[in-house]
Amino acid sequence: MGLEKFQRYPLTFGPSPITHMKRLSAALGGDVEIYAKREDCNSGLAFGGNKLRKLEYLVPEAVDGGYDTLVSIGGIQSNQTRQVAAVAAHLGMDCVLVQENWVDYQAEVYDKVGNIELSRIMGADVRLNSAGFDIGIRKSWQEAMESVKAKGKKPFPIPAGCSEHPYGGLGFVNFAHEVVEQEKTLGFEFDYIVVCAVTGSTMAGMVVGFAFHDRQKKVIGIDASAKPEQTREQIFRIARNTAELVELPFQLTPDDIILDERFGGPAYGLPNEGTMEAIRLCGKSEGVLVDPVYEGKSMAGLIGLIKEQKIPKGSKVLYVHLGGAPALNAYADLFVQG
Ligand SMILES: Cc1ncc(COP(=O)(O)O)c(CNC2(C(=O)O)CC2)c1O
Repeated sequence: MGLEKFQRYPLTFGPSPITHMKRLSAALGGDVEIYAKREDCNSGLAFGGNKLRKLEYLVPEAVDGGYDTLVSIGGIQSNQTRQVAAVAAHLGMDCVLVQENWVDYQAEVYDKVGNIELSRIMGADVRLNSAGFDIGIRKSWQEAMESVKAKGKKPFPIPAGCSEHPYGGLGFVNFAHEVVEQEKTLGFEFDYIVVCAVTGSTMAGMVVGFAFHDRQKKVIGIDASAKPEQTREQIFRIARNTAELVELPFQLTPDDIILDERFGGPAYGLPNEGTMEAIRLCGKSEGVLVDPVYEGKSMAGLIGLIKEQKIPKGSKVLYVHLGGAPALNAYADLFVQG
């Protein structure tokens, strides 16, 4: 619904799989059945992830408009920038990435391994910048765009998380419709959908997509920015813009954005004790990897909501795994003990 007038450039394998997390469900008491929608396995491009689904709706303009350089931004261990680098390589375009100092985590390897290593291998021009965390439009990114123009090239602007791009929410509108189709095969509907939120367009797109089925309030966002008011505002603004693009037949309200702020601390990119417990439980019970920056926090949120029975007994919940495992290498020190 609503996406017909937008071009999509396939970057994923097609519908991402939904897997049943039986052992994790049992480990949490067996009263809630947990399933996972595997955006971490959604593409053959550099370990995939949620940004590829978003980039499917941004790439047509880059290709049709004769752009030659993708320019994006994120923290040093950004999954966004790694996925942009992969798409640039896939399309035969150049790539400039601004990697800001979003995380105060001390590790000698932090700016050498994981996502930033992969971006370098894929040929991106990786530019470290000392500016701190902020999900908005950044001066450093605008300067990178100007530097590409100064060389007579045509830069295509991709903001943090694709989120401030007008089409940043479309990929996850498509995601919601895909889930609804998969539910027909499963033979049931999920009672809740749990997803990580930072720059906001993933959750925003889902809220709009599920709103076509009157299920927008079934989407529970787990904030991982640790600046939840900025994230909440961005989710709602992107959802309203996206709803207009796809002609949702009614207005969303702030009450439609369900964002749990309790699991994002102590800061963006820094895990808390619950994050670490969630990473280990998910790894040991399912052989599924979640990371300290994003999915470890949404997994902790899922676990917390089940333990508190805010996700009631008897529920079927869809945990959305958006990727992020490559960053684990940068946090290796945290896993040497325990
Ligand atoms: C693995 C993973 N899970 C969830 C999210 C949050 O998605 P949104 O930014 O759309 O809210 C990211 C984002 N990552 C950003 C990045 O720079 O990688 C945009 C922040 C993510 O990478």
